[in-house]
Amino acid sequence: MPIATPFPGGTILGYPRIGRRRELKRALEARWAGRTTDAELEAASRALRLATVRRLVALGLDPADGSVPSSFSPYDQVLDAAVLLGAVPAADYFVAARGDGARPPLEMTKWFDTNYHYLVPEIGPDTPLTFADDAPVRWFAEAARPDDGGQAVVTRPVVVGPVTFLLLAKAAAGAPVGFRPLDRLDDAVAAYADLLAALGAAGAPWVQLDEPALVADTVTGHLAPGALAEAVTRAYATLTAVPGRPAILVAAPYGDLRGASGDHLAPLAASDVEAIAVDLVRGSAPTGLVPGLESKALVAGLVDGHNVWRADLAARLAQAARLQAATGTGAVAVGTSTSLLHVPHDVEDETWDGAAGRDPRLRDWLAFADQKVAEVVTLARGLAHGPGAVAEQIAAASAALADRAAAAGVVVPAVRERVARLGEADVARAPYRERAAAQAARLSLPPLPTTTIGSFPQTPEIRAARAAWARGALDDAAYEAAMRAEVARVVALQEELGLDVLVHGEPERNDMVQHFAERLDGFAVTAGGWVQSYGSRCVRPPILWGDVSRPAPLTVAWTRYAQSLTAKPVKGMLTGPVTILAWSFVRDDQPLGDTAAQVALALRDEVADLEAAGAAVVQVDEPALRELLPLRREDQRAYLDWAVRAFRLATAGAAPDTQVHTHLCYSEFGEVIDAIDGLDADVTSLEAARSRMEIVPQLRDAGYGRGIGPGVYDIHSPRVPSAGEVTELLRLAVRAIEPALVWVNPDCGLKTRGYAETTESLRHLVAAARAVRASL
Ligand code: MET
Ligand SMILES: [Zn+2]
Repeated sequence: MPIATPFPGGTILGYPRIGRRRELKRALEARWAGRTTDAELEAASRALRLATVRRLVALGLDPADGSVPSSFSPYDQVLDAAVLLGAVPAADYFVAARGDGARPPLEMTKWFDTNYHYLVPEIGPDTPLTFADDAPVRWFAEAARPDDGGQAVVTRPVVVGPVTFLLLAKAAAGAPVGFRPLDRLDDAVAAYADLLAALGAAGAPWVQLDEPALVADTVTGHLAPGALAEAVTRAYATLTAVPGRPAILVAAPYGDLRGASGDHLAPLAASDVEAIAVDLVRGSAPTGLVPGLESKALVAGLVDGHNVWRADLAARLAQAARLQAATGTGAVAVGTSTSLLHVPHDVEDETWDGAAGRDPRLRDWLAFADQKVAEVVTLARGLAHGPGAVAEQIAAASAALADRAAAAGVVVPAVRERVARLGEADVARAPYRERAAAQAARLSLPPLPTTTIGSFPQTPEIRAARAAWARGALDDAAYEAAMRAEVARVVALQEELGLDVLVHGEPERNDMVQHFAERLDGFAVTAGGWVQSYGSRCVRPPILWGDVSRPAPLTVAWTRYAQSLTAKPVKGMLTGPVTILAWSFVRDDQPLGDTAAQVALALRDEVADLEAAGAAVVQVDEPALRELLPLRREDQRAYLDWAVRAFRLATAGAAPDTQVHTHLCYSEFGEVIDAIDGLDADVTSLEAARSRMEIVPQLRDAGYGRGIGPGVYDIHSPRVPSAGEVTELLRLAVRAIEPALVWVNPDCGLKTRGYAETTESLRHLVAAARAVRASL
């Protein structure tokens, strides 16, 4: 079957939705605060949608053929799909996202291996699944037939595909045992079929259905062999049979369609969809002829949507040119590997003035969303007309790459030599029994020692002081004095509450990764490089561009000061190497494990300085250990090996009588349980309250025999748990594992909470520890 509707030569899979000046964030927050009406929010959203698609045309995408994605979402694309299907009523959109007095929000979790969070739909046997909301049709029509006198753009609506939607959903409460949302595939597909018919009637030439679940064993691992391929085949047989539908592009970003668990390109290629987008940054190009591909366009994801580096256009163009012959595809188009959701808008929005880590050299090395659109346009033109047509752009990209490779700081021989000299002795501490005895003698803690995870509430005063300092209204001394006063207050509060191991409260940290990035060589930070984390929340990931080293101690003064105020032990608090990488843009010119080792060595020096300053307890947080877990099972072992090694490299220099803590906060521990043990920390605190301590027997069964602090209360909500509730959870823990190993702490840091609820909750935590101690 020939391709009826030629796929555009170049496209992107999606574009940032928050707005270059975070317009959507402001519009949402104004609405939620009651300062604006629904109509005003809709007007602001519409203006943003139109400005975005027109911007993409200005950057070179074709306005008439569906090159421009319509990838807006008011809050989250998975929630949008739930509303599209009627599983969540449109009127409850923001209730599902944020909760209200009576109803809790949907659970939120990370989208594949990114730091974007989606809302987890709840689907049961009776959940409505019909075409209930026509937002994609309305957004198509508003851009194609604008009534504001501006340019018309024929967009390509982007929707989460039916298979991925159901695989990301969880079974609704009350669903029968064994029910899985994927059991409702036929119902969901019928609703998608209605959507396609409506889009076709509205004149949409193309629609994009995102099916990243096809690259992720982390999402599909529970399915019987062949079940995923069968679901894809069934879903797309129905969808391609819809009369009058748009041509269908199925996109499979974030990894490889083919892995040890199966070949998921095959069922797509065998279906009647018109185009398939593959990720050629994380995944590999199909090798050999793929049956069915001859009648389809292959959208080659050659431009990295998940990182900020300028592409090697010469190499990418050569790769694109080889693809057609290699795969026998009907046509090759150029695309991004993923949506550009994960990168900031525009390098030119940043002031690369050398101030505050904004190294001017970086400007030429980076490509944010707009630069990536231009790269796609260049590659598409080069593919259509030959490299000569884009010789100038290719030369500029090659020159920038060469400049980056040779630039001072990218390779620092002293850092490389130190990493190369490392051996097994550098990742091994004394046997745990010996350490435990030395630590017990040094710390003399009661059974069930109480502590917190590190941060205390970031009050409006703290934030105001930091903002004033950043704009120069507060000098260094005044800022430092304000933060010291906060540390003193936090220490006094913990003493009054009767906690056993204290913290300084982290008031000086804007963010647990950025704080370190700002102080380490090899990192840059941006002033406005915002990326959506979830809903209206954005983060500014640091950019790790060079070999990492520590020019001066990072945290020691704060811990030393806090320790000077109390006779109780104060924990030194560090962010671990994997988490620093996970929440930064990382370099693409060396393996991640090598970068992790460099960061680990910088932290190792910090641990040594904390010890020298008298710290008896040091905590190295690794909340992102699970997040970077590769999507394909066959890649997970190698990752966990280097991740665990990096943690040990950071911590193994500690003396036997220095107690090393770590903290992990997410609820799916499954694949990482052995790695938790492998970290060899003396004490591990974990999120556990919502799962009612489920992790404790799991760890015991895995042979874990060191200190464990299962969180006894959930810090994600302002709710204060009663002393009785905390006692009950603690009793579950001491019944499941040797009580001598158990620590008592909240689920995570307290920085997002207020003082009133924090003080109450911690009071109950200490009371519960005392009650359970008395009964041991
Ligand atoms: C996301 S884990 C947070 C750990 C950090 N020490 C804190 O308490 O905020
Ligand atoms: Zn945490």
